[in-house]
Amino acid sequence: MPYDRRILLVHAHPDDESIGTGATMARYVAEGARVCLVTCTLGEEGDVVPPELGHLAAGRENRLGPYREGELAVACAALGVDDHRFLGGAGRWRDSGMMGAPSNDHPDCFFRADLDEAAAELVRVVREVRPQVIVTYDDNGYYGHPDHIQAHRVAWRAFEKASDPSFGEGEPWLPSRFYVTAMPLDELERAVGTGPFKRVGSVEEFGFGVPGERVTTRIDARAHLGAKITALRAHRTQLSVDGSFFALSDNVGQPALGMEYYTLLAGEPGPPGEDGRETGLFG
Ligand SMILES: CC(=O)N[C@H]1[C@@H](O[C@@H]2[C@H](O)[C@H](O)[C@@H](O)[C@H](O)[C@H]2O)O[C@H](CO)[C@@H](O)[C@@H]1O
Ligand SMILES: [Zn+2]
Repeated sequence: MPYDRRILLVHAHPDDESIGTGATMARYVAEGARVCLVTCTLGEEGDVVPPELGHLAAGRENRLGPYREGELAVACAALGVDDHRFLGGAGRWRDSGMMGAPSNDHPDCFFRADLDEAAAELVRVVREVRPQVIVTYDDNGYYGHPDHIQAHRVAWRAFEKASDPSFGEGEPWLPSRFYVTAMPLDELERAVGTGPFKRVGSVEEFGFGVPGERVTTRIDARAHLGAKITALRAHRTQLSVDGSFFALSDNVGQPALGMEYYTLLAGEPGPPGEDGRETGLFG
């Protein structure tokens, strides 16, 4: 069945899709859109939260990547997403680790990927799926992780080049909108000092968030928060869930929200909702 509305999301590691866009993805699947997820690495360098799985870590058995591939499949099922690919095929580019880690020097790490080589792999997906909308992180990678920064660079390059017949293979396609994920600081402020995990004392301690005026789009996917939380639970090597809060291996509590926020970087915005922000990714 041809899909009228098609969206492509580009994420760095297994877990990012659920953390940043899980409710949005579940909503658009439920509304009959085609939702395609591209994940750029297998997350091989991640911490491992459950002690009984610690043996999987990079510095021990180095089997975390395939294990997280399985977690991602369960998370996608919870969101209703049945179109998932790893950029260039599973394991093509390796998790780079946090900024400054020795793993940033691994020859196969995503942060060292050749930009046009990686973008050509993504253009191949863009020209197959023909999405009106592409979603990824901002140029800071949302919180400064090298793989997130590289995902932005590769996705933006693919957005620029997918309509260029002299670049890559396949029939050119021009996506109409490019969004980056965003968290308004005023929304995040509400989570300061709350929840069942380690509590931050100020919004700056979260290490992400942007001024509200930079946020153009609010997606109300509260009806799909349950699916998002189920998807988050699938990523148990990376995070813990308690009620509507989750925590990564640093145990800092973050709210799992049904409202998800974006900034439109390219394309025409749709009509504003009650808060002055557009209410949909397709206009
Ligand atoms: C959400 C996200 O992008 N997670 C990444 C991140 O994980 C962090 C990393 O292990 C860090 O050392 C911890 O302190 C922090 O709590 C983790 O969230 O980086 C990993 C390595 O690149 C990556 O696998 C994980 O998906
Ligand atoms: Zn990530």
